[in-house]
Amino acid sequence: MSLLSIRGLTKAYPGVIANSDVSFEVAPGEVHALLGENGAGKSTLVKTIFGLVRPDAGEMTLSGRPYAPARPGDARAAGVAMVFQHFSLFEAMSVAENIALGMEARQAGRDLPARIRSVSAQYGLPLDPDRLVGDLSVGERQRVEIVRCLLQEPRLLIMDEPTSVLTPQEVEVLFATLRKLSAEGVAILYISHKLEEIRSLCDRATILRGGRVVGSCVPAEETAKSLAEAMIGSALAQPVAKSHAVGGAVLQLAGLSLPSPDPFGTTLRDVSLTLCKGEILGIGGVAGNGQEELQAALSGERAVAPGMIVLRGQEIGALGPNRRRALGLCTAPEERLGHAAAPEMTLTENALLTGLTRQCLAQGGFVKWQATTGFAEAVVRRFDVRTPGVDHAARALSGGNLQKFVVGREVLQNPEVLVVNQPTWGVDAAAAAAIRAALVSLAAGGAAVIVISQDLDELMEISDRLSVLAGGRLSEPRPAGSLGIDEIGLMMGGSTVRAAQ
Ligand SMILES: Nc1ncnc2c1ncn2[C@@H]1O[C@H](COP(=O)(O)OP(=O)(O)OP(=O)(O)O)[C@@H](O)[C@H]1O
Repeated sequence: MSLLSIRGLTKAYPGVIANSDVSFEVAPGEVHALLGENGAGKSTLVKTIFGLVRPDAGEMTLSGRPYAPARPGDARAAGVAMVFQHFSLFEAMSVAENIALGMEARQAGRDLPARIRSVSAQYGLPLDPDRLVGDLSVGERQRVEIVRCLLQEPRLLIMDEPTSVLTPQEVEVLFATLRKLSAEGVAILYISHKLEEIRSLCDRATILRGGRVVGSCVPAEETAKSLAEAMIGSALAQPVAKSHAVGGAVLQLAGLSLPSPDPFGTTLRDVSLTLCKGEILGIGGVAGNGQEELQAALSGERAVAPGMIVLRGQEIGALGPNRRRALGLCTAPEERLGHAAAPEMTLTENALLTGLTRQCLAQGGFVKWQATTGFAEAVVRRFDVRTPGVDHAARALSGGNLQKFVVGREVLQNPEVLVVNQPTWGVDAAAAAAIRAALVSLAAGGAAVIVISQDLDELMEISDRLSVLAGGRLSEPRPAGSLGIDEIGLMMGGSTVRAAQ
């Protein structure tokens, strides 16, 4: 008998049908993937299962009983747990305190630290309940979320893109845990755009396109290419070759050091590099090792001491973001909702936020709305952003579609230097290939590009040179072709930086 059965689930938002007559089954112990392009309706579906979204039509059963959670508390009580892409942890509190917060008072109890220890040992997820969350790595924080779920002894565990924040070694540990859970009969509903991982982990996959179920398959019997093609419904574009024509120096960082204002942030330590016209420099590393701080120093959100950042011979360390943009340095930060884009503003207004200067979107103190709308529409067209229109709010876009918008908005401004942080995070295979192709063609046109990413395959594919941030230090960039993925994985854990010193 199936554990979860979904029949005819439908959910519409203004202008979009996010889920249309969706039906599928998940058996106990099955690792079931949800596959689909950005905006295909995966998140809406799992949010419905977790009680965060109320469907317009359709029904669900759990172990044969009608199941219609009105809130996550109902889902949890029925044995459904979910690990989100974004963690909801308080840094200044301990692991045990954080876990207790999400529980009913009667469940928490005094023996909670002991239970955390035992569950984490049982499932191979080492975790000290007394440590402050602020001192944990991103991978360890995810463990807190997973252990929090496991303490509820779920029958169904939902995971939304769990591996995007992990090193290859941490992915292996996570998969071992998930396989153990599945062997014990726990069903896992798994969303990811990483098709090779789905092939190795998942027993079955349901494929969504435009909110509808368009097929199901056994991933191990498919190739990553055939899975991607089933998602998009057509043949995949050929990957692009990277450019090698590298010109003179355009951006120089010299001894860039910057204490973090956040007690749990990372201090940048003596970061130096020379970036040349036409090259893509990939910066790998586990999240929380200085990526956001480096992005803030480069974008101008944080000023740095004189001499630390020089653009085409000009000292720019004290300039703010708009003045740096005017000089040709554009950036797209990692956090798309709230940092790269204002959630409540329309796409047109968001296009204005960073396009104002370089696209000349104002005159005499007045916004040129027609030109601004035209710019937003150009981004939507060129980057295939799926939205009913540019007058829709940024928050109404699916994660991947908003990501395409925030990267496209910078690429179309023809920057001389572009710094992007996690440019294809949560973006489906076809759209990720399109974003990478756009970055490569920008570099081929003479721009210098810095790509900060945790996706090693991506960095290997598009970078001319590669370095790694660990503990706020940047390793010496090396030609991308000279490094193996295992070596970079170890560097991400901090080992190369030490080796390089
Ligand atoms: N709160 C909302 N308001 C309006 N539209 C929404 C809302 N949430 C989702 N949508 C729309 O529903 C559709 C499905 O979105 P959903 O987030 O479920 O897709 P997804 O498959 O999870 O995409 P991604 O891989 O990009 O995360 C999209 O077109 C999206 O714009």
